[in-house]
Amino acid sequence: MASLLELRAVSVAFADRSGTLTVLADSLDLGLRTGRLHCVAGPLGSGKSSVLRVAAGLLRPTSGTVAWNGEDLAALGEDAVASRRAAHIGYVDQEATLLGHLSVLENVLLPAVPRRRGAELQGRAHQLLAEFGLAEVASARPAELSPGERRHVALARALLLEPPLLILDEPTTGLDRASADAMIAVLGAQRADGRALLVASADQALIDAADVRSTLGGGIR
Ligand SMILES: Nc1ncnc2c1ncn2[C@@H]1O[C@H](COP(=O)(O)OP(=O)(O)OP(=O)(O)O)[C@@H](O)[C@H]1O
Repeated sequence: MASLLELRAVSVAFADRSGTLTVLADSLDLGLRTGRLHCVAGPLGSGKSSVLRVAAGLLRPTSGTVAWNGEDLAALGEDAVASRRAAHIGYVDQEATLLGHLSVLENVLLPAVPRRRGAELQGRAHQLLAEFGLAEVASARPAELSPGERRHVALARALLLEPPLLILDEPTTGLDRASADAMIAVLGAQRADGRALLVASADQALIDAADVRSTLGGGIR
């Protein structure tokens, strides 16, 4: 069976205003199967977010290939990548941005809107909020929640359409240790449920919880 996600010889480089090239990832290989947690580690500014954006099909690599279920993204048009991403990937960016004028429940239901499946997915949204201990705040606005609760809401939103692959950028950043550990436990439960997870993190506890690590600038261990 093909990997859910495969990066082969992926390099990511950006040119600054003077034209000087900064290479963030150099010939990175990564294969991710169901029930595995892979952590992209590395110091501040080492390119973790960029690698995750490449894996999520949001940024084209400078060289190398990215495949989902064995399908090379370079062979697909932008619309095809977007529709496959919607079915295949739950992505949470580093800010775990929520829409402040919507309730917690409405934020979780956002992926249902373009598919007109809001009514059908209400039950799943409530179930995810209950699973994360957030049933009581379903009607609250995001600003009323703690940073840890907001991150769990963003994760619930990413899980709404039951994607096989989660891509999470620094899911414990900005959380106190107890909230960060709660998030790591939730990610472990997702892995045990058979989901594949790709995370970027500088949090040693999350790095230690991973099955495989790619350290930018330092190879794979
Ligand atoms: N679109 C872009 N154009 C030019 N340079 C960029 C672009 N995106 C990122 N960079 C550069 O790449 C560097 C690494 O960015 P990236 O966010 O991928 O690293 P990171 O390891 O996730 O950082 P952090 O730990 O701070 O979140 C940035 O400091 C920036 O200089």
